[in-house]
Amino acid sequence: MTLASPRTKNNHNCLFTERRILLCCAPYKESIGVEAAWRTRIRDGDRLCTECVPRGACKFGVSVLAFDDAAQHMRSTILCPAAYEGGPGVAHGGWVCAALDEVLGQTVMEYHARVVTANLSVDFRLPVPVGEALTGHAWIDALDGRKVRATGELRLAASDAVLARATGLFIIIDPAHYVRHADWLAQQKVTGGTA
Ligand SMILES: CCCCCCCC(=O)SCCNC(=O)CCNC(=O)[C@H](O)C(C)(C)COP(=O)(O)OP(=O)(O)OC[C@H]1O[C@@H](n2cnc3c(N)ncnc32)[C@H](O)[C@@H]1OP(=O)(O)O
Repeated sequence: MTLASPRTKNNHNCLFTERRILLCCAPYKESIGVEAAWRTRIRDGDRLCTECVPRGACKFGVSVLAFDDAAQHMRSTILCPAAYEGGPGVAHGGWVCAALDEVLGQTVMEYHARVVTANLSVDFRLPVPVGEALTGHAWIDALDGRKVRATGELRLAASDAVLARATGLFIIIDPAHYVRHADWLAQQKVTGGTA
């Protein structure tokens, strides 16, 4: 399914409306509580990566997501932890990718039960300061079968300057995805990767 009739309320070319999102989500979301869930959501254990669940917070410093009605996109607050400092006072590029992966991935997962990143392309526009308030912004561009394309930005909260921008392709997975991976890994160890 490809989303049609783009709604150009802002310059982000969001291709969805509230009604369309709810229709698109129907196969993937529980029927109860969908509307409330997609409008404003404080992250919970279900939305954290496996390793982050025990501490109840994202290790990359992405802390809260909400749907911004005026701008028609997802917004998150972010702080680059000192552990991810690369150059003096600025974030390692790997952290920038990870934070954007999280921001885009969380946004897609707001509308589709479970996805993994298949492709992420990042433009590093300006150095990203460590320990300064940042914001993440992301929106879905298109849904095509299991493929969801999204765009996102990392901005300096103080001025809204865009520091990095990413586009991503996310693939909707089924519950057996990780079981298949475990089976594949076990097989690799048996065959030494020759199978
Ligand atoms: C909890 C908070 C999470 C926050 C977000 C964080 C998300 C993550 O970081 S996930 C971790 C990183 N990602 C991964 O580990 C994924 C590893 N890759 C995989 O598991 C598989 O390649 C997977 C699932 C993406 C696709 O495999 P599979 O399910 O067999 O589907 P497959 O048929 O190959 O591809 C489906 C479609 O996507 C397309 N596609 C897949 N990968 C790509 C790619 N890299 N580029 C372009 N197209 C692609 C295929 O061409 C196919 O298109 P079509 O349907 O038109 O033929």
